[in-house]
Amino acid sequence: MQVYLDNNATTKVDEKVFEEMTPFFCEMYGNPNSLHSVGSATHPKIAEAFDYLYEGINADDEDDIIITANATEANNWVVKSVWLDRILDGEKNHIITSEVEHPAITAACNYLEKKGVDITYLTVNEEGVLEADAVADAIREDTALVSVMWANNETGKLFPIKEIGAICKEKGVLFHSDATQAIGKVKVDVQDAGVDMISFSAHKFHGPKGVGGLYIKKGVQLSPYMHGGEQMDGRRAGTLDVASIVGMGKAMQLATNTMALAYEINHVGMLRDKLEKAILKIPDTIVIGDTKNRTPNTTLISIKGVEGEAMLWDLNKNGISASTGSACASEDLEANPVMNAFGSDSELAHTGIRFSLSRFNTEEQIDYAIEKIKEAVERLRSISSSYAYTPKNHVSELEHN
Ligand SMILES: Cc1ncc(COP(=O)(O)O)c(CNc2co[nH]c2=O)c1O
Repeated sequence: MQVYLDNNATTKVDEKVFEEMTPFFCEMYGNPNSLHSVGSATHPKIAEAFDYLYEGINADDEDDIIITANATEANNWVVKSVWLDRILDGEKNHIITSEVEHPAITAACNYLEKKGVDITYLTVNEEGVLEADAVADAIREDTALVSVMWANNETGKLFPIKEIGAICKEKGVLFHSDATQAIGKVKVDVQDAGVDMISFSAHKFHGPKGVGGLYIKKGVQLSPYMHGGEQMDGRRAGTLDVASIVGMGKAMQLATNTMALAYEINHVGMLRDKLEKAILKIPDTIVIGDTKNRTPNTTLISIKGVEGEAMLWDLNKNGISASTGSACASEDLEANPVMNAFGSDSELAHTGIRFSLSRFNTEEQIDYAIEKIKEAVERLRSISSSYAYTPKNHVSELEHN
């Protein structure tokens, strides 16, 4: 049985999305910027896609949604154009972010540090969340940008975006949120949250890889990251990938409508909780961060005495796809900032396993995964030189319910 539990890495394209995309490869292949009818024939479905995108994040008609290749491009665009516009050409020299952002933010900020920009990487609390007060305390006269993710990709923890939005508005500081792991899992309402910009990627919500977007609130000035043609009113040059844009729009509509979000919480959330509860019945296991205020599909669990990569290999042999909570840099694992942020000791950092579900997972799949996880833990602990086996913590004696 194939059980895909790595949806925070990428998701399957929904069949309905694929159907919407197919005409734009061999039939309606025109360039939307061409004046002839082959090009203009693409316009109605592009317009519909943008309607879906605006509706999906509750953007105002006056706001902009600019198509990018992915969230990585959108994040780099924000950080580097703020540098160009407000630091090199302005009086600012400070950016605030968190220590648990995706590398698309932290690496871009590290790059700017080398250029002399002062970056504050706020730490998370023991629940794995940034406190809004910490942002308020960090803001200075020369702060050009606050960038804090909406949901963390490893733990699923949701950050206090609305509170941070109010603080940034009051202090007159630009506020960006990387919403890549939030869209399609929780309600993302840019007007309610008071964000100036958000980044997103279609392949995180059952759309195609290679297309994403940057939402820019009306009036926010941000120099283009990609210069060239007049696409996107000159805000992002490059011939539009019509099929992908149409696919992303349809995926947004399918993932963010009221029924879909309710299903995420009631079905996907139930399956995640069932999986998590079953694993926590195994001795010496803990959830990294805490279980409140999370996206409904994600759990990051440390299984003591079981190396994350070895666990993945065991699960993969049984058709189960998951990922570790640690970035594997070379043959010896390096704990990633999320694990470090929880003050996790190196052993904990090496034992994180992330399971991220989707609307396509079934209860039968979760029951199968639970059985295989228990077997893998039993096997790997029995050959572990570091795990002290005792009769009381033998997994096989546990009841599975
Ligand atoms: C919060 C967040 N921001 C940005 C990105 C980058 O998205 P891309 O540009 O479409 O690649 C990711 C991808 N996160 C992951 C990719 O693989 N495992 C992950 O957790 C992410 O989780």
